Amino acid sequence: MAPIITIDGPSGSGKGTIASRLAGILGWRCLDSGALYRLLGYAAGQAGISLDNADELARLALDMRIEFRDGQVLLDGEDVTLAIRSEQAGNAASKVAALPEVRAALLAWQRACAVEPGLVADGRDMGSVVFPGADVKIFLDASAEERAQRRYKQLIEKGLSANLQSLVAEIRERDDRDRNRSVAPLMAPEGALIVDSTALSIDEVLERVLDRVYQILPELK
Ligand SMILES: Nc1ncnc2c1ncn2[C@@H]1O[C@H](COP(=O)(O)OP(=O)(O)OP(=O)(O)O)[C@@H](O)[C@H]1O
Ligand SMILES: Nc1ccn([C@H]2C[C@H](O)[C@@H](COP(=O)(O)O)O2)c(=O)n1
Repeated sequence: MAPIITIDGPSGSGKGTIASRLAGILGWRCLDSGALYRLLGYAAGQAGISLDNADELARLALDMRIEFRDGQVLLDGEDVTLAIRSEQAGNAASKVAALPEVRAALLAWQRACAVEPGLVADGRDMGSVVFPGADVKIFLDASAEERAQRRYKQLIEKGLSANLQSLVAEIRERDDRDRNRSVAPLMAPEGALIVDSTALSIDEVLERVLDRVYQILPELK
Protein backbone atom coordinates (compact mmCIF):
# COMPACT_ATOMS: atom_id res chain seq x y z
CA MET A 1 0.00 0.00 0.00
CA ALA A 2 1.40 3.44 -0.96
CA PRO A 3 2.03 5.87 1.92
CA ILE A 4 -0.71 8.47 2.42
CA ILE A 5 -0.87 11.91 4.05
CA THR A 6 -4.32 13.41 4.59
CA ILE A 7 -5.08 17.11 5.03
CA ASP A 8 -8.62 17.92 6.12
CA GLY A 9 -10.21 21.19 7.15
CA PRO A 10 -12.87 23.77 6.36
CA SER A 11 -13.06 25.90 3.22
CA GLY A 12 -10.19 28.36 2.85
CA SER A 13 -8.07 26.89 5.64
CA GLY A 14 -5.22 26.37 3.16
CA LYS A 15 -5.54 22.62 2.56
CA GLY A 16 -5.07 22.79 -1.20
CA THR A 17 -2.07 25.12 -0.95
CA ILE A 18 -0.32 22.97 1.65
CA ALA A 19 -1.25 19.69 -0.06
CA SER A 20 0.21 20.74 -3.40
CA ARG A 21 3.38 22.23 -1.84
CA LEU A 22 3.89 19.06 0.18
CA ALA A 23 3.23 16.77 -2.79
CA GLY A 24 5.76 18.84 -4.79
CA ILE A 25 8.43 18.47 -2.08
CA LEU A 26 7.87 14.72 -1.72
CA GLY A 27 7.32 14.06 -5.43
CA TRP A 28 3.98 12.42 -4.57
CA ARG A 29 0.59 12.54 -6.27
CA CYS A 30 -1.96 15.05 -4.96
CA LEU A 31 -5.73 14.49 -4.69
CA ASP A 32 -7.99 17.55 -4.42
CA SER A 33 -11.15 15.70 -3.38
CA GLY A 34 -13.20 18.92 -3.16
CA ALA A 35 -12.74 19.27 -6.93
CA LEU A 36 -14.72 16.04 -7.42
CA TYR A 37 -17.75 17.43 -5.57
CA ARG A 38 -17.35 20.75 -7.40
CA LEU A 39 -17.25 18.86 -10.74
CA LEU A 40 -20.41 17.00 -9.83
CA GLY A 41 -22.21 20.23 -8.84
CA TYR A 42 -21.12 21.77 -12.14
CA ALA A 43 -22.07 18.70 -14.21
CA ALA A 44 -25.47 18.56 -12.49
CA GLY A 45 -26.10 22.19 -13.48
CA GLN A 46 -25.16 21.43 -17.09
CA ALA A 47 -27.40 18.36 -17.16
CA GLY A 48 -30.31 20.09 -15.41
CA ILE A 49 -30.23 17.66 -12.48
CA SER A 50 -31.54 18.98 -9.18
CA LEU A 51 -28.95 19.18 -6.38
CA ASP A 52 -31.08 16.96 -4.14
CA ASN A 53 -31.77 14.18 -6.66
CA ALA A 54 -29.49 11.60 -5.00
CA ASP A 55 -29.96 8.72 -7.46
CA GLU A 56 -29.42 10.81 -10.61
CA LEU A 57 -26.43 12.56 -9.02
CA ALA A 58 -24.83 9.26 -8.00
CA ARG A 59 -25.26 7.97 -11.57
CA LEU A 60 -23.74 11.16 -12.93
CA ALA A 61 -20.82 10.86 -10.48
CA LEU A 62 -20.04 7.37 -11.81
CA ASP A 63 -20.31 8.53 -15.45
CA MET A 64 -18.12 11.67 -15.19
CA ARG A 65 -14.81 11.39 -17.07
CA ILE A 66 -12.42 13.35 -14.87
CA GLU A 67 -8.85 14.30 -15.69
CA PHE A 68 -6.41 16.38 -13.62
CA ARG A 69 -3.67 17.44 -16.01
CA ASP A 70 -0.89 20.03 -15.43
CA GLY A 71 -3.03 22.15 -13.09
CA GLN A 72 -6.08 21.85 -15.35
CA VAL A 73 -9.31 20.05 -14.51
CA LEU A 74 -11.12 18.43 -17.43
CA LEU A 75 -14.67 17.13 -17.32
CA ASP A 76 -15.54 14.89 -20.27
CA GLY A 77 -12.72 16.66 -22.14
CA GLU A 78 -13.91 20.21 -21.31
CA ASP A 79 -11.56 22.52 -19.38
CA VAL A 80 -13.60 23.53 -16.30
CA THR A 81 -10.67 24.65 -14.12
CA LEU A 82 -12.04 28.16 -13.57
CA ALA A 83 -15.74 27.32 -13.71
CA ILE A 84 -15.57 25.01 -10.70
CA ARG A 85 -13.70 27.54 -8.51
CA SER A 86 -16.55 30.04 -8.02
CA GLU A 87 -18.31 30.37 -4.63
CA GLN A 88 -21.48 29.23 -6.39
CA ALA A 89 -19.75 26.00 -7.48
CA GLY A 90 -18.43 25.57 -3.91
CA ASN A 91 -21.93 25.86 -2.49
CA ALA A 92 -23.35 23.42 -5.06
CA ALA A 93 -20.51 21.03 -4.15
CA SER A 94 -21.33 21.30 -0.47
CA LYS A 95 -24.99 20.40 -1.20
CA VAL A 96 -24.30 17.33 -3.36
CA ALA A 97 -21.59 16.24 -0.89
CA ALA A 98 -24.22 15.87 1.85
CA LEU A 99 -25.84 12.94 -0.04
CA PRO A 100 -24.62 9.47 1.05
CA GLU A 101 -25.28 8.02 -2.45
CA VAL A 102 -22.96 10.62 -3.99
CA ARG A 103 -20.20 10.02 -1.44
CA ALA A 104 -20.40 6.26 -2.01
CA ALA A 105 -20.19 6.75 -5.78
CA LEU A 106 -16.99 8.82 -5.49
CA LEU A 107 -15.20 6.60 -2.98
CA ALA A 108 -13.53 4.11 -5.35
CA TRP A 109 -12.20 6.89 -7.62
CA GLN A 110 -10.55 8.59 -4.63
CA ARG A 111 -9.05 5.40 -3.22
CA ALA A 112 -7.60 4.53 -6.62
CA CYS A 113 -5.43 7.67 -6.33
CA ALA A 114 -3.29 6.03 -3.65
CA VAL A 115 -0.37 4.96 -5.83
CA GLU A 116 3.41 4.79 -5.32
CA PRO A 117 5.47 6.68 -4.34
CA GLY A 118 2.68 8.20 -2.22
CA LEU A 119 -0.41 10.38 -2.05
CA VAL A 120 -1.25 13.68 -0.37
CA ALA A 121 -5.06 13.94 -0.21
CA ASP A 122 -7.02 17.01 0.87
CA GLY A 123 -10.68 17.38 1.71
CA ARG A 124 -13.15 16.99 4.59
CA ASP A 125 -13.15 13.23 5.24
CA MET A 126 -9.77 12.10 3.91
CA GLY A 127 -8.43 10.95 7.28
CA SER A 128 -11.77 9.83 8.73
CA VAL A 129 -13.51 7.90 5.91
CA VAL A 130 -11.60 7.67 2.63
CA PHE A 131 -8.15 6.85 4.05
CA PRO A 132 -8.68 5.97 7.74
CA GLY A 133 -5.36 4.09 7.76
CA ALA A 134 -3.33 7.08 6.47
CA ASP A 135 0.23 7.36 7.78
CA VAL A 136 0.01 11.07 8.64
CA LYS A 137 -3.19 13.05 9.31
CA ILE A 138 -3.36 16.84 9.44
CA PHE A 139 -6.38 19.02 10.28
CA LEU A 140 -6.02 22.63 9.16
CA ASP A 141 -8.24 25.32 10.62
CA ALA A 142 -8.52 29.14 10.68
CA SER A 143 -11.18 31.62 11.80
CA ALA A 144 -14.09 32.22 9.40
CA GLU A 145 -13.07 35.90 9.11
CA GLU A 146 -9.50 35.04 8.12
CA ARG A 147 -10.68 32.43 5.61
CA ALA A 148 -13.15 34.90 4.07
CA GLN A 149 -10.36 37.50 3.85
CA ARG A 150 -8.14 35.00 2.02
CA ARG A 151 -10.96 34.10 -0.36
CA TYR A 152 -11.70 37.81 -0.95
CA LYS A 153 -8.05 38.46 -1.87
CA GLN A 154 -8.01 35.41 -4.14
CA LEU A 155 -11.16 36.54 -6.03
CA ILE A 156 -10.00 40.15 -6.38
CA GLU A 157 -6.61 38.98 -7.68
CA LYS A 158 -8.44 36.93 -10.32
CA GLY A 159 -10.27 40.10 -11.39
CA LEU A 160 -13.60 38.85 -10.00
CA SER A 161 -15.93 40.93 -7.82
CA ALA A 162 -16.38 39.99 -4.16
CA ASN A 163 -18.04 41.21 -0.99
CA LEU A 164 -16.26 40.41 2.27
CA GLN A 165 -19.38 40.33 4.46
CA SER A 166 -21.17 37.96 2.08
CA LEU A 167 -18.09 35.75 1.95
CA VAL A 168 -18.01 35.47 5.77
CA ALA A 169 -21.72 34.53 5.77
CA GLU A 170 -21.26 31.98 2.94
CA ILE A 171 -18.25 30.40 4.64
CA ARG A 172 -20.18 30.06 7.92
CA GLU A 173 -23.15 28.53 6.09
CA ARG A 174 -20.90 26.05 4.25
CA ASP A 175 -19.02 25.15 7.47
CA ASP A 176 -22.31 24.50 9.17
CA ARG A 177 -23.55 22.20 6.37
CA ASP A 178 -20.19 20.37 6.08
CA ARG A 179 -19.85 19.87 9.86
CA ASN A 180 -23.42 18.84 10.60
CA ARG A 181 -24.32 16.49 7.76
CA SER A 182 -25.12 12.90 8.73
CA VAL A 183 -22.52 11.27 6.48
CA ALA A 184 -18.74 11.90 6.63
CA PRO A 185 -19.02 15.26 8.41
CA LEU A 186 -16.09 17.63 8.51
CA MET A 187 -14.10 16.79 11.64
CA ALA A 188 -10.56 16.39 12.89
CA PRO A 189 -9.82 12.67 12.50
CA GLU A 190 -8.41 10.78 15.45
CA GLY A 191 -4.65 11.13 15.66
CA ALA A 192 -4.52 14.24 13.44
CA LEU A 193 -2.15 17.12 14.08
CA ILE A 194 -4.41 20.17 14.38
CA VAL A 195 -2.89 23.36 12.98
CA ASP A 196 -4.71 26.69 13.38
CA SER A 197 -3.35 28.81 10.54
CA THR A 198 -5.25 32.02 11.42
CA ALA A 199 -2.05 33.83 12.39
CA LEU A 200 0.45 31.68 10.47
CA SER A 201 1.97 32.26 7.04
CA ILE A 202 1.83 29.50 4.41
CA ASP A 203 5.54 28.77 5.02
CA GLU A 204 4.98 28.50 8.78
CA VAL A 205 2.12 26.04 8.28
CA LEU A 206 4.20 24.01 5.82
CA GLU A 207 7.08 23.86 8.30
CA ARG A 208 4.79 22.43 11.02
CA VAL A 209 3.30 19.91 8.63
CA LEU A 210 6.73 18.82 7.35
CA ASP A 211 8.00 18.42 10.94
CA ARG A 212 5.12 16.05 11.60
CA VAL A 213 5.65 14.13 8.35
CA TYR A 214 9.38 13.64 9.01
CA GLN A 215 8.68 12.66 12.62
CA ILE A 216 6.37 9.84 11.47
CA LEU A 217 8.12 8.96 8.19
CA PRO A 218 11.82 9.81 8.81
CA GLU A 219 12.86 7.88 5.69
CA LEU A 220 11.39 10.73 3.58
CA LYS A 221 13.96 13.29 4.85
N1 LIG B 1 -1.59 30.46 6.09
C1 LIG B 1 -2.05 31.23 5.12
N2 LIG B 1 -1.91 32.57 5.21
C2 LIG B 1 -2.40 33.37 4.23
N3 LIG B 1 -3.03 32.95 3.13
C3 LIG B 1 -3.21 31.63 3.00
C4 LIG B 1 -2.74 30.71 3.98
N4 LIG B 1 -3.05 29.47 3.56
C5 LIG B 1 -3.69 29.61 2.39
N5 LIG B 1 -3.78 30.90 2.05
C6 LIG B 1 -4.44 31.47 0.86
O1 LIG B 1 -5.84 31.28 1.08
C7 LIG B 1 -6.50 30.97 -0.14
C8 LIG B 1 -7.28 29.65 0.06
O2 LIG B 1 -6.34 28.60 0.22
P1 LIG B 1 -6.65 27.14 -0.31
O3 LIG B 1 -7.33 27.20 -1.63
O4 LIG B 1 -5.40 26.37 -0.19
O5 LIG B 1 -7.70 26.68 0.80
P2 LIG B 1 -8.56 25.36 0.85
O6 LIG B 1 -8.66 24.97 2.27
O7 LIG B 1 -8.01 24.34 -0.09
O8 LIG B 1 -9.96 25.91 0.33
P3 LIG B 1 -11.15 25.11 -0.36
O9 LIG B 1 -11.51 23.99 0.57
O10 LIG B 1 -12.27 26.06 -0.47
O11 LIG B 1 -10.65 24.60 -1.69
C9 LIG B 1 -5.41 30.89 -1.21
O12 LIG B 1 -5.38 32.12 -1.90
C10 LIG B 1 -4.13 30.70 -0.41
O13 LIG B 1 -3.00 31.26 -1.07
N1 LIG C 1 -13.58 15.28 0.94
C1 LIG C 1 -14.48 16.26 0.68
C2 LIG C 1 -14.15 17.37 -0.07
C3 LIG C 1 -15.09 18.33 -0.31
N2 LIG C 1 -16.34 18.16 0.18
C4 LIG C 1 -17.41 19.13 -0.10
C5 LIG C 1 -17.59 20.13 0.98
C6 LIG C 1 -17.15 21.42 0.40
O1 LIG C 1 -17.98 22.48 0.84
C7 LIG C 1 -17.22 21.21 -1.10
C8 LIG C 1 -16.14 21.90 -1.89
O2 LIG C 1 -14.88 21.54 -1.36
P1 LIG C 1 -13.58 22.50 -1.49
O3 LIG C 1 -13.19 22.53 -2.93
O4 LIG C 1 -14.01 23.84 -1.00
O5 LIG C 1 -12.53 21.84 -0.65
O6 LIG C 1 -17.12 19.82 -1.30
C9 LIG C 1 -16.64 17.08 0.94
O7 LIG C 1 -17.77 16.94 1.43
N3 LIG C 1 -15.71 16.13 1.17
